[in-house]
Amino acid sequence: MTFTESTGPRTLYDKVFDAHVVHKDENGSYLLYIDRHLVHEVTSPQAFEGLQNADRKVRRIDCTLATCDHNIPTESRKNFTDIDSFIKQTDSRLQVKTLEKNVKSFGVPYFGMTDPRQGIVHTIGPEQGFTLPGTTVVCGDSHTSTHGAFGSLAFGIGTSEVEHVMATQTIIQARSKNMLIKITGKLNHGVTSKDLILHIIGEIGTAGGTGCVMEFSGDAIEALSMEARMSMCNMAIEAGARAGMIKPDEKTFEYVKGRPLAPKGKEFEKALKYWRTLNTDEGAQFDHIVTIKAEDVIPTITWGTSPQDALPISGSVPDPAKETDPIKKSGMERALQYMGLEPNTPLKSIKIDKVFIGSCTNARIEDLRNAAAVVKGHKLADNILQAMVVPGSGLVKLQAEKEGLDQIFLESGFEWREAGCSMCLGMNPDILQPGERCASTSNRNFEGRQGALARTHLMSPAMAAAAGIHGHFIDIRDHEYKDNDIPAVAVSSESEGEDTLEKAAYEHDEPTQPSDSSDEVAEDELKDIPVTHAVAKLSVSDVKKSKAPAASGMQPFLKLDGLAAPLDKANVDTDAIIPKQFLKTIKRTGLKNGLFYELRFEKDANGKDKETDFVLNVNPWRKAEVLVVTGDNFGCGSSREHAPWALKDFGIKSIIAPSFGDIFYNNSFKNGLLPIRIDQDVILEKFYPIAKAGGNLVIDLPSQTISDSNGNVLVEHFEIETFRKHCLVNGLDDIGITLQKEEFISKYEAKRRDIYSFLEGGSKLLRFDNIPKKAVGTTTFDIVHEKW
Ligand SMILES: CC(C)[C@H](C(=O)O)[C@@H](O)C(=O)O
Ligand code: SF4
Repeated sequence: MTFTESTGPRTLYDKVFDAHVVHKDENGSYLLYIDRHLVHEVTSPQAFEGLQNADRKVRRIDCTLATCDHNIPTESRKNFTDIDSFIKQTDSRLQVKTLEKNVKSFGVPYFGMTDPRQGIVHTIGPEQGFTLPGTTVVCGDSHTSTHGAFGSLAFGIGTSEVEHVMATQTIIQARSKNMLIKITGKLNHGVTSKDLILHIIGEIGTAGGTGCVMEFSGDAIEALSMEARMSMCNMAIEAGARAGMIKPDEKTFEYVKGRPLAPKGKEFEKALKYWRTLNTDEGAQFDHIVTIKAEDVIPTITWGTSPQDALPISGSVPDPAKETDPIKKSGMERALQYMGLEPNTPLKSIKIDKVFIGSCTNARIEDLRNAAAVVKGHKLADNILQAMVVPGSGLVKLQAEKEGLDQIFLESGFEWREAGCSMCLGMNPDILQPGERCASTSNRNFEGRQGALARTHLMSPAMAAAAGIHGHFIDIRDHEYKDNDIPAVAVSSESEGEDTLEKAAYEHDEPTQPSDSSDEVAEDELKDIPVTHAVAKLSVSDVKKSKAPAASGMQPFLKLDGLAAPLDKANVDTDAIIPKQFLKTIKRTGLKNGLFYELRFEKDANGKDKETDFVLNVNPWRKAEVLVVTGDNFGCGSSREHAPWALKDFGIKSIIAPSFGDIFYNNSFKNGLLPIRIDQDVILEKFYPIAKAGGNLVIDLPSQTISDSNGNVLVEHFEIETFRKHCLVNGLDDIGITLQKEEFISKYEAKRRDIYSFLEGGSKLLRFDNIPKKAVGTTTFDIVHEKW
């Protein structure tokens, strides 16, 4: 018995999705099995706390792997003795220590600060072979999409879902739409996958992939190295997609082979047979197809405060005077003001202050090789105040040092740092000062992203490195390379010389792989995993019997008669809803003042917070319960559940907008907040005037209607999935509901042990017997190499 709803040709996404269905309920909502769960310190404390309060365990510690990355300083760890003395920022220290306490008490494998394998959560998964083709991978982090480069279905989740996955090893999901991004032809010399993905986002916008899983295909994609593919999928989330995927091929299998957690021997052969079936069938239907000509892409950078503000380096800063759409025009004006740029300025003439080479997008070994090739034999320009290179993981750092890349950077004037998220987000000491302009290889250029009032321009590692050498943006194709003998440098799309040393560093005796597999695996057995396609009918009383309280103390949502506040903005990202400095809490509450912080507050002459005239600071909207947003894509960007927590703390109970970022939309429901999608025309015509006038809106969830306070029905039927409505109306806890399906989960696990035996073992196979107690970094290479 298989769980394929269509008998016809399927996409890569459909295949991976189908292979993980544990159960489908009568409302069409799916329970998917999760193979790999990555955990970091920012989005996990409240999840662990929820488990503890409900006396629950982490169901599959072997499918879970944790590290610390966002909060940690990236200065040398040579004198590291303990976290207490090393992490100076109190709230950062608390988050890391809380994670350490939690992984200990729940038994979760963990790469801490003295472990050379520590690094950015999306770097370590692939590096260890924890990420495998065809798996489902989740993490409380939006850039989980990175792992889709392996043909896995990988997406970011909120903290409530982190708790759900820990408790049940499953997630409740609706099927996404299929979107194909087809790249025809070959990339030009000097054009990297970062240029390509920025170009794509520039074309389709940050809401372009909303509701979709995006598959990238075409010769240009096949020609990319695994690392370059990861950079592309990493930024699928910036295009609004739930996930990005690339079909696994021989390059993928070669990359995976020999990694510490990759299947070995016969299990690898068995896995290979399955992995080779993971491609989109001829004739499979996509809901959307976008075709991009590779030859049209030239090195690309961003000019504004959204990743969609991308332009070829030969272009000029856009002119709002030429924009006719009023929402776009005012967005553009604000972006130019924030970025301190004049319309029509040639991009190449813009001077920069700092360079950041790092982040989960571009801090793998190939990225560092590319950047080192550019800077070799050159010095930083005089106007550069600081340039830092931050490897994605301790192993990337060791590999780079082995190749001498650290020396090349140091000689050119760059700083050579320890692994972490660093200046990508600035939750640690690496931040820009107000007004500073940075050439950055990261993925988000939102207001305040790298520091209050800081200005971020996104680009490839080679372009960022070149900007540092020249002091302003330049076309990498105009840069003069010197002494270019760095191994496997790839400034064009094709790269060789994968990081075999990283693999070697961890080669050890083959661990015992739980396996009962026979040599012969029937091809069709591998295509579809049998699942029990039964429909469970749970009554509300069954669910209420469940021991767990709603993680966030959810109240039932029935009818809301609330004051509406107008917000005339598009692409309001979760960084703007709740900036990074408020993510360091280990609680779900206390975020009221952080809501829209940069918009609600400015500094007075004494450096104290002073309220601006932002709508929520003005009466009567200080008491608003409904937010009426006129622009698309509210809540795009990061997976931080702190966004709905902050809205809830302020008193907002429902948000009406033309469209929402997928993760935010999901997170809202988990917290009893109702996001409602309504056409922009209707919002502008019916809701916005009421909100502007300080009127109330009456939202009736059971009947799915919205009225004004005089009882006039404005919308007779708004859309909401039945399961979500059911949970909201009854104030139900997802985990409790899922645990009622234990029978289906264990049945799936039994089949998985058999058919996908190569996934067993997981992070339990990691060794922790030789972690140095104190220093990590350059000096520990021998320890790593010889003993592990
Ligand atoms: C902290 C985390 C929730 C966040 C994300 O989800 O992306 C962060 O990694 C980011 O890049 O903004
Ligand atoms: S996007 Fe930046 S902050 Fe987020 S996980 Fe990646 S490196 Fe860390």
